[in-house]
Amino acid sequence: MKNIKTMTMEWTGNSLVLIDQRYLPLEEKYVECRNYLDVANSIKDMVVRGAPAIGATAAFGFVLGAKEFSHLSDKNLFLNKLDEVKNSLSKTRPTAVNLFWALNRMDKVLKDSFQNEETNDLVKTLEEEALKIAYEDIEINKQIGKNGETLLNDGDTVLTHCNAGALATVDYGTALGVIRAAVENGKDIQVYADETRPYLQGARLTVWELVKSGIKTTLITDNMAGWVMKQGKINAIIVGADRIARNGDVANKIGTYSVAVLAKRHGIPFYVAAPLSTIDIETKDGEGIPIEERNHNEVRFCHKTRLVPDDVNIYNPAFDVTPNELVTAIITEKKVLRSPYEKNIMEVVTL
Ligand SMILES: CSC[C@H]1O[C@H](OP(=O)(O)O)[C@H](O)[C@@H]1O
Repeated sequence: MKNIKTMTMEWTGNSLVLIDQRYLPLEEKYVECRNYLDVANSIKDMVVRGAPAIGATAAFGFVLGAKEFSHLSDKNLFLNKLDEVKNSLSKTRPTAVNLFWALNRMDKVLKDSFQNEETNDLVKTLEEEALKIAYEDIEINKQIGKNGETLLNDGDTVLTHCNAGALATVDYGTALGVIRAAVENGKDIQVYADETRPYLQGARLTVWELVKSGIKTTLITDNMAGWVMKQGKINAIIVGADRIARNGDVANKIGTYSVAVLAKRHGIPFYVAAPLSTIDIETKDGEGIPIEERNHNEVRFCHKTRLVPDDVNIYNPAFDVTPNELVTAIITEKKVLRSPYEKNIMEVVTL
């Protein structure tokens, strides 16, 4: 399978080049990850972010680890080293289940191939698997787009929160993929993008992506979402997800829950677009989803401007959980899921 290059990442065969999303939209800078620790740091520091993008990135990080230790003649030592690699990568961020899904998939390929392949061949097999994960993600996102665009009407205005676009995936996006697919299908769609404090994925990434795609976009601050809904400006809401529990509770960027409550209040459909790899059937409901808390300075400063002194207390949960009763539908690559979610989720994951 040939090396991959998209807006989000490029696999060169010996390194993973990531667009450094911390500097967008003002600067397009890149980080070249030459080993698995570079990859782990890039995920942890949000050089790359977004559940599917994190998963694919971790898969390539696993390959870089395999390359780094492929000189070991003792295959069991090689296996132990790759356990360490998997462990390091899995500690980077706790909420997006795609990270663990991708690492478990790479680990399974390693264990399934271990007895029959020499180390160098194992590295090639793992590289092929990481490339499969990346190429599959793009096709999955396009299928999510096709399934979801049927929910949007010509002339609709859609509100989105955070960034669930090409930059949050290998390419095309999930929530923004639905919007792209509707536009590609000839529908006139415009978008209201929440800025999404504190990391500003909406203002910095979603607006940048949609403007580049020629999609009419209006940036609003998070506290304006309710008012634009009250004014009747919004026909639908579409967001991504980091982890969906077996009962359909959805963990997504902080502020998503508030948007879902407001959507309910105003009778606006609230859609979640996500691949099946974001569904975690091992987690019964939203109570079981680990919520990442990030560095307080992400709140203390707003793009280098200090908002409060160091002695002011700060709370910085990076995600929240939207209960399934506020979710109109979950758009996956297999089908659009509606309540009762547990029954429909268990059916679709076993298809
Ligand atoms: C397509 S998943 C995107 C999902 O990931 C974002 O979180 P983060 O930027 O912290 O990785 C956000 O929750 C998006 O909805």
